Amino acid sequence: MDEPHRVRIAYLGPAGTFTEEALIEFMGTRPYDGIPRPTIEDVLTDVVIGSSDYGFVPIENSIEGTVTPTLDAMIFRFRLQIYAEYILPVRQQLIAAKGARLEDIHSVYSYSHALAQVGRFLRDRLPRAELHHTDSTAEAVRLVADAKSDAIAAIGPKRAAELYGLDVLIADIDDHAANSTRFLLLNNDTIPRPTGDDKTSIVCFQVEDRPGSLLSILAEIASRGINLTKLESRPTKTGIGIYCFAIDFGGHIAERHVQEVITDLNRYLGHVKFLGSYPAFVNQKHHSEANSTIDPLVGELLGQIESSRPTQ
Ligand SMILES: O=C(O)C(=O)C[C@]1(C(=O)O)C=C[C@@H](O)C=C1
Repeated sequence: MDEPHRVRIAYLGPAGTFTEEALIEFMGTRPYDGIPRPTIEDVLTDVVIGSSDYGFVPIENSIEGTVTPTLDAMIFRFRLQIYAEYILPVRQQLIAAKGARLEDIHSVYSYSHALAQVGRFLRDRLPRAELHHTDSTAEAVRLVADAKSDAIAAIGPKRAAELYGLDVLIADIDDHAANSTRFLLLNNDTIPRPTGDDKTSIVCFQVEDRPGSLLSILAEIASRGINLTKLESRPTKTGIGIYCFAIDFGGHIAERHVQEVITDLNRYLGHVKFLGSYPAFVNQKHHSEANSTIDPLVGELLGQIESSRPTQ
């Protein structure tokens, strides 16, 4: 008899990353196969080619801001839908071989976002250490474990120290205690049903650089009483001063006012790329397994947006 299909979720690995920790918490008792991938790009590619059903990646941190490899990949290189979001409190640890001493550490490895979250700690306590970037925190911990040297350390999660047989030399070294990271679960084309407490993410590309264009975008949203939750401008990589705007706001694409705002932004201000409608984090625990593929009305709207996309 055929095995029932277990949902496959690619995540930023290797085992032991904050991303894996967030995924484990997010999935709770729901069964799944977690597939560790070495980079964010690899996670997203896995979803596009169908070797995973979903991808789970970091998108923003409360100290360091947007994880730009994720945002830029979603804006410029992939056509994926956000299916859910999850927020994990993050606690960074200085991790080294058992018995290593702080005064002997001359090199520290970690993911750039993690190094930035402990910048003050590094300046105060390890001012002469060389900093090295890895593709994730757990990759740094694994590298330190393989090196078997007392002179190198990694910054990363406690769970990674345990997994790779290392010690936490100094615990909770984050520059700000309220450190947390937001993660996204992405898939190819399924939009979860509205829950009544949802968010929608879009990217607005300006057709031309007009004075007040950002103001007009905000006015379209505010005039409908929609709550803006995030706004980020990203260079389009086509010339100095040419930006697009990644926008998150309250509401679901199945709701009339959200459809109207997207249609109007697309018609009057520039091309809109739809990134997804999904339950807001607070609602996560009540999120039902039930989902729908795109309902016909929404499908039509997305089709219109798609056909108005400027060719590149
Ligand atoms: O390297 C990891 O452990 C990750 O999961 C990546 C990541 C990030 O991209 O911000 C996730 C959470 C922390 O903010 C630090 C690193």
